[in-house]
Amino acid sequence: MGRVGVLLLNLGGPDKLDDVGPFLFNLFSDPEIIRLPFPWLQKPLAWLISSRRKKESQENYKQIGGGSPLRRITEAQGEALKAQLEALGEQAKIYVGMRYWYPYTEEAIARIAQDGIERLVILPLYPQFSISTSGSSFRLLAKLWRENPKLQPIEYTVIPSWYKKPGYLQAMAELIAQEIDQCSNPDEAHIFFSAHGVPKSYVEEAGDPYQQEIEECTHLILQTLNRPNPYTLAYQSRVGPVEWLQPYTEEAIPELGAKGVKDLVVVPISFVSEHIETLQEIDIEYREVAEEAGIHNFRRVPALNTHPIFIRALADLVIEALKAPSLKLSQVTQMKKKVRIYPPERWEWGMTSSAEVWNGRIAMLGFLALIIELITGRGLLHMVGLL
Ligand SMILES: C=CC1=C(C)c2cc3[nH]c(cc4nc(cc5[nH]c(cc1n2)c(C)c5CCC(=O)O)C(CCC(=O)O)=C4C)c(C)c3C=C
Ligand SMILES: [Fe+2]
Repeated sequence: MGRVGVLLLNLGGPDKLDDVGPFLFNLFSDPEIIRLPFPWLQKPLAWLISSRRKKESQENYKQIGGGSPLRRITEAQGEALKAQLEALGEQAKIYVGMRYWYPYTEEAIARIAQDGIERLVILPLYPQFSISTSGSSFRLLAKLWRENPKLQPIEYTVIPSWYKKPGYLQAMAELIAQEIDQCSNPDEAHIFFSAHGVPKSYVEEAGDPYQQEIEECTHLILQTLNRPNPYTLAYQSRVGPVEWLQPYTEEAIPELGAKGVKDLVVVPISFVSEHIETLQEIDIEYREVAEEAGIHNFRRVPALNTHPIFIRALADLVIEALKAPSLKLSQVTQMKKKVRIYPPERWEWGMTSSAEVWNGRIAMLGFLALIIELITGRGLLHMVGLL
């Protein structure tokens, strides 16, 4: 077998406070994160949102030591994976490709080409697929492949999602069991799965399989755990005014408090490393929400990071992918997205999503006309000679 590489895909995070603004700009510039009907609006809007959000976001990063630990943890996962593959008789070079910060996916791909990698396994560090995470990275990779003839000889295969992998489920169950066993009544502790949210329209209009994969993943973890505890699944980290997947974590916790729950074991489920949303949002913000709701025993299950059973599961995924027929980027997009047209192109009367989209488009055109008038001092009607 030729030279083997594994590309670990992840989101990336600001290494220091000064990185927060440009990191947010990169994130909001992604059409898979903010879905707009007009591509030319993407960058101005990304600039506007990132500038407005920067301060609050910096405050959050300050509370976790001034930057995201994501790069350090992902690199440690890569080293552990390399050692585990070696122990199983597979020599591979590991590359980390982040979507919105260093080391960028583009840098990783340049090194893969330079190193003469012949067989590549593309492994997103998101257990479940979402258009906004793995989907966005796959779309970028497909573009890099189209644009760079040097990449054509590389025989690659993609692992779209892997939340069913027994080693992953076992490692999650083990970490949950450790936390519930520290409660005074272990069988009564309430297990609270908190998944990263996405806008509802991703699932209902764009056909994102994320919600279905999260729900199935939760059931598989509970099956593996095999305990009688009550549980809840809720969604965290909502951004912006539109509706996201429900129930929202910040509303579900007080409801459980009102029902008399005293021991809450929170399980972050969409991500395998500690990051701002575990260390700040859950550990600080949701802990406070729980405290106010009378839940005094609030425990958070640690992220998998370099848990040995989890790393072994990743190594098994890589070895299996090398043996199986290859899966191409274009096949994954087709496989994962139910075919739905979003935004709907045909006008429909009434309170429909089509009407919402078209109203939004008209409002944006009005907004553009206002900006032109502010810059030039002349309105559109003056310009076309009607006034
Ligand atoms: C605005 C839309 C967003 C969608 C959709 C979204 C989906 C999504 N994100 C993750 C994982 C992470 N997101 C992280 C940060 C982050 N994400 C958004 C927005 C959306 N995410 C913002 C604005 C931010 C920055 C947070 C802030 O400080 O304001 C991170 C953190 C990286 C780090 O710095 O540690 C992760 C991880 C998933 C899994 C997901 C959908 C499934
Ligand atoms: Fe996010």
